[in-house]
Amino acid sequence: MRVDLVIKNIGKLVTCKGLGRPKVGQEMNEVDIIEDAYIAIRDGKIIEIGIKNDYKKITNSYTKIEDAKGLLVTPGLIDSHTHLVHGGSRENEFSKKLSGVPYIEILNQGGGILSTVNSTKEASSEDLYDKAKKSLDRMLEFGVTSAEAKSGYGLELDTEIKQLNVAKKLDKDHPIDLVHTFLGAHAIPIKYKENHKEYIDIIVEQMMPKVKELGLAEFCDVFCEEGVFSIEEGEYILSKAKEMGYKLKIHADEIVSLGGAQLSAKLKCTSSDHLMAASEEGLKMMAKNNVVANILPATSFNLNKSYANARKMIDLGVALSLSSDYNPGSCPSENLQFVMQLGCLGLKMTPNEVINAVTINAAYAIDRQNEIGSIEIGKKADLVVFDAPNVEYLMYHFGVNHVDKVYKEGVLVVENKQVIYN
Ligand SMILES: O=C(O)CC1=NCN=C1
Ligand SMILES: [Zn+2]
Repeated sequence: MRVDLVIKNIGKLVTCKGLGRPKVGQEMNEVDIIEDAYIAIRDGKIIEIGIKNDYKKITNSYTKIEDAKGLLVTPGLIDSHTHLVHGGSRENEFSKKLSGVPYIEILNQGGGILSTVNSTKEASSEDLYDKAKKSLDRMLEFGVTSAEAKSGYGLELDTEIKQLNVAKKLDKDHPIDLVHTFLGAHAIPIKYKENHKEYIDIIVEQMMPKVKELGLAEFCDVFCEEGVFSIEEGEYILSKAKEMGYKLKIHADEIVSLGGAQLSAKLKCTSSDHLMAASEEGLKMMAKNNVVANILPATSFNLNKSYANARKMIDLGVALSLSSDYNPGSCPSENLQFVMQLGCLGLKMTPNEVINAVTINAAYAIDRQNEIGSIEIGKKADLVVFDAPNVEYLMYHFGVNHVDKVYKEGVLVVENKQVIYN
């Protein structure tokens, strides 16, 4: 049996071994640690996990041996909620935000998402590509090997397609694997302010079928929020999306408890995201319907809002994942390690729960649990070598990048904290 690469001398190998479903409750605290371990890799996949020098039984002179120097190794991190492709930035709204002007008020003044829509429309595909590639390089340097990327800054067909095409090209060109989401229902364009139905019909009758026909998005998402799309509007759009074969996500109960959590359970969404204001009834329904609660603590931090009640969700048996929500308004940061640190410091999760939430459970949030999210035979050799002795250290020592090396399908893509792919 040919072995291409062995990564040996792993001090602590955190496998995050899956259970065939998202981890819930006590399971979220189990990460499966193997000491003094090695991983054997062929054709970018994990073919053996063992201890000490047992790899010598399966390797030969063609096998590359790399030394993990006794450090910590985890599965590649997964950022399961990003607004990756967008034009411009919104630091001009920063002082308004600091002075307490609510996010929704800035949006209603024609700023917020709508100002990014203008910048995205004006930007060329090349500019969008270059800007998003820089963000992907940053994510890779933080240990992210797979991510989700939403559209939603066009709010009309051509620009929504422009965004999705840019994401598709990045998916091909960049080491990070992307999962694509159509978010045409991200905001109401000003001209439809008094006539939501006209815009919703354009989304459902024109955009969704075209995006599906072009194979540009696997998921459909809606921003259900007071002043944006109502629960009834969200249900209509997502039900039509389901009929067309889209998998479903929802921005739910971020600011107001509208009932987005209940809707996500009713429609069996793959994930329900934000949930800072989710009701207990909604969370219980999500647990019953295996909807992953995708929590975005860096957005709470940036908006100076209360954190989602992660402890209650875990107690209620809801599967949790964590992600960045990277976007130019409510979360202008690609730093998933900071999200992990806020998972402990803000959401009061344990370090082990956090690691599961950005690996195996995040894989379920993007329906990639069969390929990534844990270090198991047959899965992609997406691995992070952290310059840390254990999982606790990653959360305890905050505000720095702990990555030593990143491997994407067995290929070294980050070394000395720098991307080195060609
Ligand atoms: O503000 C943005 O650009 C992204 C966002 N959509 C819903 N919440 C945040
Ligand atoms: Zn978002």
